[in-house]
Amino acid sequence: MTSATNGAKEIMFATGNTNKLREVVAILEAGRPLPFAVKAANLDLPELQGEPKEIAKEKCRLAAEQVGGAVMVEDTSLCFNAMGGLPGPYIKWFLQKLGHDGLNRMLAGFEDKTGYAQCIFAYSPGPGAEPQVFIGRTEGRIVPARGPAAFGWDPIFQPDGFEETYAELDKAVKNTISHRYRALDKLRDYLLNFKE
Ligand SMILES: O=c1[nH]c(=O)c2ncn([C@@H]3O[C@H](COP(=O)(O)OP(=O)(O)OP(=O)(O)O)[C@@H](O)[C@H]3O)c2[nH]1
Ligand SMILES: [Mg+2]
Repeated sequence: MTSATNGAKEIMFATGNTNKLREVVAILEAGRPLPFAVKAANLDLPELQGEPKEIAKEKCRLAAEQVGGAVMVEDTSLCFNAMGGLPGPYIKWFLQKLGHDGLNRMLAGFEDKTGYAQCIFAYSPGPGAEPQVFIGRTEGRIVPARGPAAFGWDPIFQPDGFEETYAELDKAVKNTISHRYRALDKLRDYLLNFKE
């Protein structure tokens, strides 16, 4: 076998999140092309608990079983430094229950408003294989919401080096500095260099 996909010509990106999918497609189209077609698999994957790397790996194992072939997934965390990295992988529920304002209020008692967005891609060539993980992080801080509320917590995350929040930034700019870009670019390197 000479390919990272065990001979397969396509990789399924399994996610239930259309905003993620849109960004992944844009990031892949803007950079070095992959020798595989990446196709979407709209799966409702469980929200697992634990350490982010283990969550991404387990999510990938489950997705590989469902898809029956080469698959990639990603799990995203938003981490507050004042809270030891929480909400982390549980940000989905915190955002759903508290909203942007509530997330800011969680930090009201802390001077430190810094945090980071983290994306972990996990890739498996097929069911039964050990997934490989690729981690991307963007440092920044949590701010009162600014910009369109089109994607999750984008309006309250201001990346270091920018005056704008993720939501205010041009998409093309977000996609060159984001946690997702950094992780996906590592996966792309792996897939382009893979030799068995
Ligand atoms: O403002 C944002 N900018 C981003 O770049 C971003 N990436 C993810 N998210 C949100 O953070 C939670 C992660 O949870 P998550 O990784 O389990 O995602 P999900 O359940 O939506 O999809 P998936 O697990 O089917 O792939 C979910 O609420 C996502 O909507 C983002 N919000
Ligand atoms: Mg999820």
